[in-house]
Amino acid sequence: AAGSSGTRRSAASDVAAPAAEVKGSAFTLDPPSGTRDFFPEDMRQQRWLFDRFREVAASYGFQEYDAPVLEHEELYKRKAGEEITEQMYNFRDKEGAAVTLRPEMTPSLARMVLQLMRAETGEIAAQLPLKWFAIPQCWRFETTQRGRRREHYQWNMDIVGVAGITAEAELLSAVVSFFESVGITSKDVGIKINSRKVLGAVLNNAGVPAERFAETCVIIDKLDKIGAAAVQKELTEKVGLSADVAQKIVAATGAKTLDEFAELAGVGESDEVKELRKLFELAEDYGYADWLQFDASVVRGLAYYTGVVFEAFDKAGVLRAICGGGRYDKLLELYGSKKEVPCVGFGFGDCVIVELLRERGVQPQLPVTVDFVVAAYNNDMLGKAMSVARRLRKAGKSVDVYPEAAKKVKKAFKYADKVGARKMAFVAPDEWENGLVSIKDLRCPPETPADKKQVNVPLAELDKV
Ligand SMILES: CC(=O)Nc1cnc2ccccc2c1
Repeated sequence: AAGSSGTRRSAASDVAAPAAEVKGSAFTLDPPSGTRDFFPEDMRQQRWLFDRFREVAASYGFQEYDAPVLEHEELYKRKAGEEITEQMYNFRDKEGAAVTLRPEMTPSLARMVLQLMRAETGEIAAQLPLKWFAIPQCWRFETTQRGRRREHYQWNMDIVGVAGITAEAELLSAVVSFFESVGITSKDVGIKINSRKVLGAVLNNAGVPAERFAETCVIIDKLDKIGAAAVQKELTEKVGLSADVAQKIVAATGAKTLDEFAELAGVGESDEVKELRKLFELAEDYGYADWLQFDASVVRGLAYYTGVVFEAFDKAGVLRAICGGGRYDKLLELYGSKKEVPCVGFGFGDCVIVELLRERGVQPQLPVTVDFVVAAYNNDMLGKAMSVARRLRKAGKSVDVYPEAAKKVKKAFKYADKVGARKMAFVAPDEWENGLVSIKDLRCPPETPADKKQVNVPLAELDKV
């Protein structure tokens, strides 16, 4: 049974369909710039992807939460020059409140965890650790000439209240479990690991004051996009570093091994280096070490990361980062917590992964299916057909009632094929007289003998078909 794609391109194909103009209408049929409609065919793909996210979250003992797509703009005021806070889809509401469509989910999570703390008179230890996940739609206001999307759905997994590296090990394992569950292997994807703590030692040794640390990381994160010279320029102009220090920092991000990076950082076997080694050891035991590689250039673009950071990339080098995350031990204090609450999390967008699945040819075939089409032979039987549908649904079957008398049987079979019915139930006057419904199996192999293909079933046995 074909999907409903027909000639319409699904949103996922991202090929701009010609803007359909309705004659004399004031509006276009297209959704607002940078946003997507999910037609049933697209929604089946999205539902399949989210079911995979939920399956992994459940297998790691995570609980689902949610928060409003609308948040106070204040929640994201971090002044570290992050793209994500500079492109907020923000506005004043009718009461003049400064609000925004959320650009990410972590601040909402932090706000909710702090509510739990306040309810517990500043204490929360009782409920820690928390393992929460969500699949929020997040928004940005992109200048349209870049033609980029303004919304995406992002699977978030966070562990709150675990200071040790086991939290990172657990989340990385969940990322790997997800990839394996959709047919992606460590040949297709790798996960780059670094620690902002080790980078912090490099910056500290280079004389960068701690309060310039976040914005330095945000600038270094742009290396791939704008190149070393531009990053060095921004480090000198925006952070006020000397050209020499800026050059040293960029050079350090080119370290090929943890040992080399530690040496550049002049930190030797520091605690943070030991912690990173421990992570690689746990990954061995956990069975996904082959997915990981140390990479000193990974800092991620969010200001609030304070420790291990990581991002998954496609080894073919075609796509942008597939997902990313890290430790953010200071965010809850930033929002008013009386003490440090250690957190680790990742975000996994719904765009790049779909491109990867398509490229690797592992996108699932998700046909339209229904157990039964129930058709009335003539108008007198329409009501009976509905009573048959009710019995079948009570027996747990999915039923699509053919919307008119099936005078031309061929048309009813065409409909059944379109909706992917496994069986057709005909409600006809003669059979009905004898308390029978005729059931035709539409999926049996062609060599099946006719009397097996079509059987007359007593009403009372409909729940067994
Ligand atoms: C590939 C893609 O659409 N990325 C995307 C789309 N919308 C966003 C919205 C907010 C934050 C990040 C976003 C990222």
